[in-house]
Amino acid sequence: MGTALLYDEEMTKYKLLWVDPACKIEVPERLIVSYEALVRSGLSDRCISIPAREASDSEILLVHSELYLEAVKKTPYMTLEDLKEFTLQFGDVYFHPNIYHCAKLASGSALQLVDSVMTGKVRNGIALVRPPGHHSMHGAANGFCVFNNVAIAARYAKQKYGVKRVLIVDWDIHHGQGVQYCFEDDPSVLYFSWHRYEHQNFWPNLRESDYDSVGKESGAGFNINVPWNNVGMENSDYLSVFCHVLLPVAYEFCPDLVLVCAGFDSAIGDPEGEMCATPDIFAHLTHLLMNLAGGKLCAVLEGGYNLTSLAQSVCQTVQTLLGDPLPQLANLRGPCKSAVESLQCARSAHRRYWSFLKHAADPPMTDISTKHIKSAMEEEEKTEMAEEERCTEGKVWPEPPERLCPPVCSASVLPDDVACPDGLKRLSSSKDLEPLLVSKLKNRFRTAAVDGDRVTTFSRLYTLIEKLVANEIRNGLVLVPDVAAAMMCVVQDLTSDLVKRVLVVCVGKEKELDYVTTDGKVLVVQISSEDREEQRSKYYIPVCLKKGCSDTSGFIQAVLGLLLPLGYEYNPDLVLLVRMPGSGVVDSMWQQLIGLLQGFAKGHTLVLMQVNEKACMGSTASALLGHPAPPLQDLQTPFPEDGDALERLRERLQADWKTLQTTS
Ligand SMILES: CC(O)(O)NCCCCN
Ligand SMILES: [Zn+2]
Repeated sequence: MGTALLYDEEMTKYKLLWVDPACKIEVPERLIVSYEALVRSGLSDRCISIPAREASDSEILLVHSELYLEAVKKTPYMTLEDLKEFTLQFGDVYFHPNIYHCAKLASGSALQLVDSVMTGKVRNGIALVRPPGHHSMHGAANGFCVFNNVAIAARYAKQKYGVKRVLIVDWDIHHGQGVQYCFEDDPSVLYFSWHRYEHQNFWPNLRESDYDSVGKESGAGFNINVPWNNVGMENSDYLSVFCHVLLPVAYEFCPDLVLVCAGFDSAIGDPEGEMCATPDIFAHLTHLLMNLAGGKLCAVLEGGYNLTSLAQSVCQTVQTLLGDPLPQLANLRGPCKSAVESLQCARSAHRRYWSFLKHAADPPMTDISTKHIKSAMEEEEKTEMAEEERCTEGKVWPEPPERLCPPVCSASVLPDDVACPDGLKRLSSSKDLEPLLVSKLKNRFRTAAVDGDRVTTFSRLYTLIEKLVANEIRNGLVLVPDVAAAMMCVVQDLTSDLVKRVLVVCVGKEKELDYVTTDGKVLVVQISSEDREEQRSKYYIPVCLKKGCSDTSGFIQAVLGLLLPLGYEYNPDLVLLVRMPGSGVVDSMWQQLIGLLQGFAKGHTLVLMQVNEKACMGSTASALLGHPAPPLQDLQTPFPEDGDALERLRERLQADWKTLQTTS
């Protein structure tokens, strides 16, 4: 299934008609450069174009009052003076004779997108719209927003498709207070937002934008705010919040639909956000949400005011929605102190509501919410210092790297008598191994002549790895008689001269792990029922699940809170996913793991499985081909000892691995 793209140039046909410094950045060119970038890059042609439509009155009334709608209906007939007058009653927003029409198109586009995804016409999609929506409220326009496009879409999805749980992820740099107010007492809609806050000194300066606004009454726990109290947040900060706050809760919530308030003013260069995260981060943020809700994801444009980073970020998002390989994120160095404080506060505020956050630490000593009563003097200093170093005009960043699709998505190396799963390309041709390699194999296996078919297998394996590294193939599935031996061989002999860093994810028990290196060429993360704490080192990280890999709750917690951060920090060139026989890992969890691991090494994942487990080749192939993993149904509360052990493991490892830091 494809990716929907909604865009209508009619939504570029309104603009600010008077002087208002707060609103001058919201210009038609925002939409034009975004769409043109998609056209120029060839991405728009790869999408399924869905027409915009006007939202009806009843659809708008799902969120807004009749009084407000009737008032906005009058604006097309207003004089310039009337428009100015009408605008005065709202904050940081402007009206125009054509904005009501465009606001209906923006909301209607979001609904068209929901229809396309919910009817299965497409898998996911994006609506490029203006005016944006997430600040508008029941009876008021605000922050360039007239109708709350995403809030209306959430209510619409519930009403028309009986969607039980909607996750709204708001990565715009402003707090979508309109969305928060709409759903704060509603447990069927989980709203997550990060936003520039600076202890309430940043617009819209609301006390209720802080981390302690967790929702009300039956909605308690279903509103997650992560305030950024400093500018300059980077990719590491965003990924830490996804791994340690959003994703654990999102998986536990298990949404039927994901809506994204896709604002790109959180990208580098934006005058509003003043952050330093690069456009390619949105490739990963999108990817990390794509295995939820069976892949049903609707992104709706909110903010984004630097026309260069906006266009690049939109392209990064669309390319991921289309299933293209992800760019490698370089030099992630862990979250900054302020970000750790914020995520620690958010985690501790929510630990009573979410069993996946149950073991979160207490809030930091310096409770950051009281800091907002800053002395005028301090504020004054900050502003002076801020000017020169914060000027975003001077910000430069590299073009996001090309994300080329290898000619072959998934290849397989199988025993001749095993049928190749649909969609996979069987790798049979294999060059003879160099004599040097054969001799290495021989003394590796301490057998005189490494038996024939083993040499064949390893030579095919070697060829596969060469093709992965050369980006001729994206990922591969290998079935071998002895998976432990094959793993050792791949790690020691077949990759040493081909890749710099191999992330080995070992699922299930393994006899000896004597190939662990200390030079960092290999990072092994093993998830099993065995307690291998005494063998732990910087590059060998055993995660022990009391009930083993069949405990999906513990497994996904370890993946989200440990494996993902480690993987991002380690930044491997190849991922070796080894399924030890008898691991007991549940199929949906196995597919989720393969899906999430695609975020590393440009998707170069090599799955090693034992021949006697060929029954799960089908689901493995499906995940390798990029089909969304099935949702993890009814996750139980993780076992306390596992949750606790994971927190302790993170604390012990965070000296070596900064991205594991969740406490300041
Ligand atoms: C959509 C949005 O969140 O980017 N609007 C920002 C309004 C800022 C007003 N000072
Ligand atoms: Zn914004």
